[in-house]
Amino acid sequence: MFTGRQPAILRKLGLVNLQLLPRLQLRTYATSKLAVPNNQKMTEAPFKTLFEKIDQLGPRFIEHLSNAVAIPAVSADESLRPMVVKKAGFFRDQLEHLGFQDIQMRELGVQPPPVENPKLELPPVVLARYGTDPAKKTVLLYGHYDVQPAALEDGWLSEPFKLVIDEEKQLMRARGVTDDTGPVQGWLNVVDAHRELGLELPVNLVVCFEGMEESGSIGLDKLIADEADKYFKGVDAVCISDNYWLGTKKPVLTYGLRGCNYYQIVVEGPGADLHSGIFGGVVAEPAIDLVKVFASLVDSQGRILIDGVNEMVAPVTEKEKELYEKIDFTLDEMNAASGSETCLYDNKSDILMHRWRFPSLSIHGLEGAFSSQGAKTVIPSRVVGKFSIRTVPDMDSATLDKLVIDHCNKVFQSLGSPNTCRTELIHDGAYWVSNPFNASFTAAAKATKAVHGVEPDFTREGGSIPITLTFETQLKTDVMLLPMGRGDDGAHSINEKLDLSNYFLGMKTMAAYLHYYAASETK
Ligand SMILES: C[C@H](N)C(=O)N[C@@H](Cc1c[nH]cn1)C(=O)O
Ligand SMILES: [Zn+2]
Ligand SMILES: [Zn+2]
Repeated sequence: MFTGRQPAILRKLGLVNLQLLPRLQLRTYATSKLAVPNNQKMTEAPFKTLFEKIDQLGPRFIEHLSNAVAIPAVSADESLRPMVVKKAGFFRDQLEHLGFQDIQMRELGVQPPPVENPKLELPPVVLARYGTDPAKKTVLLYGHYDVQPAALEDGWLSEPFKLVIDEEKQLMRARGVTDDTGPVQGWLNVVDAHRELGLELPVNLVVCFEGMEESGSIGLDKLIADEADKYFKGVDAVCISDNYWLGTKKPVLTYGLRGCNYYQIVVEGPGADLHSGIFGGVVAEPAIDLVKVFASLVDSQGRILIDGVNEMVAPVTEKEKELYEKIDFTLDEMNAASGSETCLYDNKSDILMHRWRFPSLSIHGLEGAFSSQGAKTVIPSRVVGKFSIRTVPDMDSATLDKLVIDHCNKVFQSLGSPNTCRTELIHDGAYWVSNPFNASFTAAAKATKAVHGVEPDFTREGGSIPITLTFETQLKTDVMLLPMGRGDDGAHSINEKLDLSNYFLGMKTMAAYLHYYAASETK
């Protein structure tokens, strides 16, 4: 599994046709721009050799990613929970092989409701350390090994849980390649490259890989609080690679995330699904009630219609407006990423503000309703509507829950339906905004410049990583987001991809970040 043999591996895996390999081997990404770390503390300049080693180990790194994404670790699908656990084991085995110490598979107990199987165990959090040298700084690497659901029939060009390399576009396609299996594998590869060179890591590492991020990071808050002064004691900085560049060309570092409160509305009525020819017009239909409640939440311009929600949002300041002007991004990039011209705004500032600093409400799905092809004439007896609100400063999560639930109850009551309706929170995760001028961001900016030859943009992210604020507050450390993939990677969508250049340049940036951070004047 860990062999460094080359053409045969990729051929055996059926990953590429034979022409790709020479290209992969020959192509060293931006090596001409490699810089020697500009810091007196550095006694040698390992970057050139390190980066060459990362390129040289390319086939092995692709093989590992291929093996990782082949495990359908969908945390939202209860029936796939054994696969999530299997993927935790896959990473544990690699950590062991790479010489990590104190590896622990931390169990988090039974998943709380709402859940179909009341005995469903949460997947383990994988903890491990690499080095305990008190003279070195310690960086905690967080990532998640679970993924979003994916099915070929949703429109994927290939099986979602099989890594395919598109040679023409020089990219890898599979569920999880960019979110977040690729970056997690990338961190391990960075350690691997150091070991292959006999090069000492410049920092101690602590890894924390979870398997419930896509389902609200259930159980992780408590583990972090419990371990702040134990397993995580002495952590100087937390680095998370679980988001994306804003566009497709310019690397970014990210200092903000929106939060996410995820709700379900359960509407129940008839004792069983019914024939609409016999019962249509005679019984109250749960799906009709549900779409009416859904329709009351948000309008087609994306405005949230729940009283009191928009009033909680921090006002935009003049100083803040200037920030958006400086960011490298266009409406065309937005349209390219969405594969459409459906953007609600025509200028960069509005797009960025609505992505980063205003809340949004999305309707995700409707469980229990007929959803296959054909024209089944059924009246579903129970439907569950799923929606979420992306939260921003200064929204209060508990206040939001009350506003949402009261609103849904009020609208449902106004329908005069004999059905029942209840709205409940499934999970929530906090928003996070930080100061991007600390030692960790500075080190990552230098690493970006060294690898990509450009200064990164400093961005916020519209998505959520629920545990970010918890790390910051519980460990009292700086958190920095160092994305690997691009804005058009299709995370959570069909045909999720990671460009080969982003995988390799991403690993080099991660490696350089560790060296620059180690050499910085903190501690
Ligand atoms: C940004 C990150 N890669 C991600 O995709 N996060 C998820 C987290 C989440 C919250 N509720 C459910 N999943 C996201 O932003 O949707
Ligand atoms: Zn993610
Ligand atoms: Zn995700």
